Amino acid sequence: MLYARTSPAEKRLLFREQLRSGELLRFPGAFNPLSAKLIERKGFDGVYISGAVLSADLGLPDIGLTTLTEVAGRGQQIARATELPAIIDADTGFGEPMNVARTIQTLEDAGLGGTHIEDQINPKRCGHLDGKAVVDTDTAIKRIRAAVDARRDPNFLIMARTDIRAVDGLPSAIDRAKVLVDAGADAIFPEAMASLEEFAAMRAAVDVPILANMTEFGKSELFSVDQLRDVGINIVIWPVSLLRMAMGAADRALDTLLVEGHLTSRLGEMQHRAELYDLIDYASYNHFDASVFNFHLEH
Ligand SMILES: C[C@](O)(C(=O)O)[C@H](CC(=O)O)C(=O)O
Ligand SMILES: [Mg+2]
Repeated sequence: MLYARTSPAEKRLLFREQLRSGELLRFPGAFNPLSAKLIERKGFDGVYISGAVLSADLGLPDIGLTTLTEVAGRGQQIARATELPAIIDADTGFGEPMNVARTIQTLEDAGLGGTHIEDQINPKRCGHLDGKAVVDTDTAIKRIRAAVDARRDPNFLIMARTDIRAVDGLPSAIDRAKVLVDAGADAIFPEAMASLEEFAAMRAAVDVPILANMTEFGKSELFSVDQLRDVGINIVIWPVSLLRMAMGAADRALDTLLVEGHLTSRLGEMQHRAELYDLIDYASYNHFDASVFNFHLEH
């Protein structure tokens, strides 16, 4: 009922333990608090909160237009809806290293389990588009150092994302990952890797957990959980997948509505009212106040 019973500090501790287990952790992207509940219900290990989804949700492109306040606010709404740890996308950290420091403390306060800071220049863009540019190594290091020094909960996971693969190739990505680990990054998110072999090479180069981004219609092939586990990946995200699925379904439903004038033919594809009420645990609210719940399955 209401929000998660597990405190943010406890979630972070459990997340660290899960990571230490060496298991591949599966983090689908939650596009709202309700979808985070579904991800938890299905038995996934955590939820990812995507910058691309956050901006698309506002009807905006993913080019660094969203503010820290917007991102932290939405992150808090999603994170507190689930017992699972939530990783949030902090783009380039919302400014200079001092802004990065403030970003980390704000995201900690919002109850997130961890975040990633990337080495793109501002304004950033989706990691799977052409024409990206990255900052020099010194600037990238300063962002990660600022992030790590600002953190108050040592279990808040700070991941360094590098976008350099698509710009300068794999050897540069490996070099950059190594220096960012030396700067204190807890994990590496190598963006837009081209093949499983590239993930394997990154695995061999660094000792920290590695995140794989299985976003659709991008530069990476879509590898399965088993394939990623076999090359030693620790976290896999499907950042935008549920939003793409939901929007695809909404698109088709609107077409049906235009043609048929009703949605009767699509009822079977919908989440039933009973399933929704179960997911948001209506029954507990009724337990709290018996006048709340007046829905019966047989109706
Ligand atoms: C992971 C990502 O940063 C995101 O915002 O979800 C995006 C995903 C996407 O645009 O498909 C990315 O830059 O890869
Ligand atoms: Mg992003």
